[in-house]
Amino acid sequence: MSPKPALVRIRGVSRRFRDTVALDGVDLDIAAGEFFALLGPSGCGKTTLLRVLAGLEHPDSGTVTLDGRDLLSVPAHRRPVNLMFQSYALFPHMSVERNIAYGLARERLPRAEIRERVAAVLATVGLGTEARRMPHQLSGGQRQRVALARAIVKRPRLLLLDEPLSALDKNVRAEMQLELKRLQHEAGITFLVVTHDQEEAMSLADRIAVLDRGRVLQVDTPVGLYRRPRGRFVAGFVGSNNLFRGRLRASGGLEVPGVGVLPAPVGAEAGATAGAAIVAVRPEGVRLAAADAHGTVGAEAVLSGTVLDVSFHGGSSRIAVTVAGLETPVLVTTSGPATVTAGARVTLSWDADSAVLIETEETTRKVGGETPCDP
Ligand SMILES: Nc1ncnc2c1ncn2[C@@H]1O[C@H](COP(=O)(O)OP(=O)(O)OP(=O)(O)O)[C@@H](O)[C@H]1O
Repeated sequence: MSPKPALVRIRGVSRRFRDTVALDGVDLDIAAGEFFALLGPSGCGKTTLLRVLAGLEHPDSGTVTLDGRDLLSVPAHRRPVNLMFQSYALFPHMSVERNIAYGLARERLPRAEIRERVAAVLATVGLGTEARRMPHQLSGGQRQRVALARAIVKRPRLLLLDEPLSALDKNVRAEMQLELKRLQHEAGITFLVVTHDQEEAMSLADRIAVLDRGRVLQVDTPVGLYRRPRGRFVAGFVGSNNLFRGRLRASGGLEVPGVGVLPAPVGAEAGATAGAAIVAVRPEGVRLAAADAHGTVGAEAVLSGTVLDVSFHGGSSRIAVTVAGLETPVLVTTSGPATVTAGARVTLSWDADSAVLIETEETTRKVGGETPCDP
């Protein structure tokens, strides 16, 4: 599953709260030194899994080992695991250094060692000159660093971070993402971060597990998840995607009723019986051109439509195009400002290489008739 030997091995972990299945047979391997993210919508079970690892929750079934030893029978306070909560409350009446030293003092470590470790970790998080400040004298980003320092100073084998950056505004957040990666690397601690923000997971993690309704749908690198999403849910949750439903033709292409034949990945031709399938195309894989004066479409055009909306995002623009016969607009990303405005007639095209086969009738059957939400 992972290239390195697993530090944490989770097998068949389930947890139910009355009618709610929070975790449903979760299997995961997390390698030593890895920055691993759990990504999924609200309520998919991310926090419950962290709480199981931290010892704050006991699963109904399943096993968890750390370094090959059973973790579930170890009481929370004896686990080499630290959990940094969503709201990283600091002690308001204690200085930065006392906040950080608190956990070590409770372990009754010698004073000199505490001083040394606190000073080292303050330098690591870049707060050397703020050691004597009180929490209310710090910015949100600095408070976040103190919370991280407090978690790292105890040198856990595994640091669990529950939505660690959610309290920060956008700019500080981007800065702290870089900081978190650097810290993880420097401290050499395995990080398991929980987030519902796919961009954050993609920019932080070495590998990501996508969860939905208590189940792990896919584990992969950020690029792997983006390029080879398995199933509709991951395709729609990790980045934007245009999903086209139709039937694969024996001669190639996806026949979408009322729309026509769209490029499908090479090798995805239907076998003896043409199969229902979903093909995904990323917005950046779609080319857009203005239709000519007569509104006729060019030879390479796959679809023609009308621009519904244009939004500018600095380095790129997002254009939504309504196409007759399709329920949802096709999204197109272009670099820089868009050259078209709402109401313009445009043509869309893409290569078979940009199309990914997400699901066939066969795979739909394999998941036992499960019907993940349409993105
Ligand atoms: N102590 C509890 N009692 C009852 N239901 C619970 C309890 N803890 C969690 N749940 C339910 O279990 C499911 C999973 O919750 P969990 O907090 O793990 O989700 P999450 O993915 O972390 O969500 P969020 O991103 O909103 O924090 C939810 O439906 C939640 O309501």
